[in-house]
Amino acid sequence: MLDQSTICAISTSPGVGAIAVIRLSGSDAITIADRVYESPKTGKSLADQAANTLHFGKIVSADETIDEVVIALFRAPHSFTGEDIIEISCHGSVYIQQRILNVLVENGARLALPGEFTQRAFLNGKMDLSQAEAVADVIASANAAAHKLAMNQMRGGFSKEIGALRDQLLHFTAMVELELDFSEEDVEFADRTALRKLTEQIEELLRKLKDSFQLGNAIKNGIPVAIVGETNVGKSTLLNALLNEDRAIVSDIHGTTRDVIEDVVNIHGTAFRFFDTAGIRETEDQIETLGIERSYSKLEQATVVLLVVDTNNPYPLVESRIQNIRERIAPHQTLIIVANKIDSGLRDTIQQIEVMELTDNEKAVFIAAKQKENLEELIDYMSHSINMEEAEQQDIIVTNARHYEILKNAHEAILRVLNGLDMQITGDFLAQDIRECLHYLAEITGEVGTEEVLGHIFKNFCIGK
Ligand SMILES: Nc1nc2c(c(=O)[nH]1)N(C=O)[C@@H](CNc1ccc(C(=O)N[C@@H](CCC(=O)O)C(=O)O)cc1)CN2
Ligand SMILES: Nc1nc2c(ncn2[C@@H]2O[C@H](COP(=O)(O)OP(=O)(O)OP(=O)(O)O)[C@@H](O)[C@H]2O)c(=O)[nH]1
Ligand SMILES: [K+]
Ligand SMILES: [Mg+2]
Repeated sequence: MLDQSTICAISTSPGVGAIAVIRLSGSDAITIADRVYESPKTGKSLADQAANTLHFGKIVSADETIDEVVIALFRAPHSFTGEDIIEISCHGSVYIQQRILNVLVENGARLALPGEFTQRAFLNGKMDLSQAEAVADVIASANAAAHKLAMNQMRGGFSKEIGALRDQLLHFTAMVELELDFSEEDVEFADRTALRKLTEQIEELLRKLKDSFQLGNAIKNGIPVAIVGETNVGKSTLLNALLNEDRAIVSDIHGTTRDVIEDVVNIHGTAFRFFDTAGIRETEDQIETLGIERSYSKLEQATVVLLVVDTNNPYPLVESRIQNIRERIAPHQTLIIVANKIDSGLRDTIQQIEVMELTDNEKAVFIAAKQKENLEELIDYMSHSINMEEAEQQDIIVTNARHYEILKNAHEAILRVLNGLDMQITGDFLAQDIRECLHYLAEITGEVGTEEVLGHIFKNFCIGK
């Protein structure tokens, strides 16, 4: 049920700026504003003003002028939320902002929850759920690629793609129904070639969307890079060197890093999300063991794995470490063997790593993390692990983990349809999986879904948005 109360919040960033904006939205927005607003020149109340107009005036509380302000007036349904909206631009003092907020609440408004303005825009049909989610991404966008993807989604790019998919699925249902109509005349499997072709198209589209998440996530949150290896090989030293900051504790004590340390940095316009992990070794220490389990789980989630090895160790030892990690690398991951401490390393070990046979998704690079030697080459390899140009070419890239999870389900459903076609399953059974698929797409746009999902999405927004 739609909450009818009038909500208010400070929509500019918390703290002091020259000007701050306070928003009021709801059917009483104009009435409540009029209770605290005075126009020194015209004396006109806001209720008598036209939509989309600006008004100079003052905010008063018991005859005291709190501030001189500019007010913007929007009338339903032509506003961001689809409701009446009053925006008060006041001076940026935190004290003034709080006073105005208080006086609005005293006069009948209620403080907005995080994301509540955008949630109302969604509930009032101003945008679908994927667009509302993109509003938060637009606010958070910190680089050109992330900004472009978020803007496209906010303006309905993804919704359009989902709409096209839905049309195809509905076309499928229509074809199956046609088949069912003809079944008595024994032409049941007559047009299965066309049905199969359509299903393959849908499958490909869903697969592309689903697979684009790796790239989308990398653009939005940074390419996930796990730094793994034995204790004392220089993982934390490498993290600090890449971040250009003393982020992690470095020492010559084995097992210094106990838990995952995470940080994002922009290198040459690409965001990387680094995970420094606990060194892998046999240990009796229970806490260290838990840390090592986390190292392995970060390894699994990473797009790039930096396996740091110490070239001071004899080659056979290094080789067995590499082998151990290799077994855990999936085909979509890039493994970079980072041969560290070349300033003091064994010549033989370095040479043997140099001639090691590497697969397509493997690289080796020779560095001295402590001296920051040869980091450029490493950064170069990391950058190439993801094809950013792909972002320019592909129309739609999924950046949202919720959408990704739903697309995985939808893709599985469509694979069942393909399988069903192979097994010559009857049309009504095929249609069941198609309906499931349609249901998933509706979850993305928010046409179906629970309050719980909405609550979860909007609670991560900032207040005032
Ligand atoms: N002052 C202010 N700046 C802002 C916002 C805002 O709410 N207030 N925005 C908040 O996100 C963004 C702009 N987005 C907006 C989206 C729709 C409407 C709006 O009034 N839409 C009406 C009228 C459209 C029209 O006249 O063409 C509508 O959709 O009916 C306003 C802002 C960024 N800047
Ligand atoms: N000579 C030399 N020493 C290095 C280099 N990189 C790191 N070290 C030293 O190696 C030791 C271990 O470094 P750390 O960065 O703590 O190693 P780590 O892999 O994070 O160790 P754990 O957290 O215990 O797993 C420190 O004394 C570093 O100064 C290097 O390139 N050359
Ligand atoms: K250490
Ligand atoms: Mg460490």
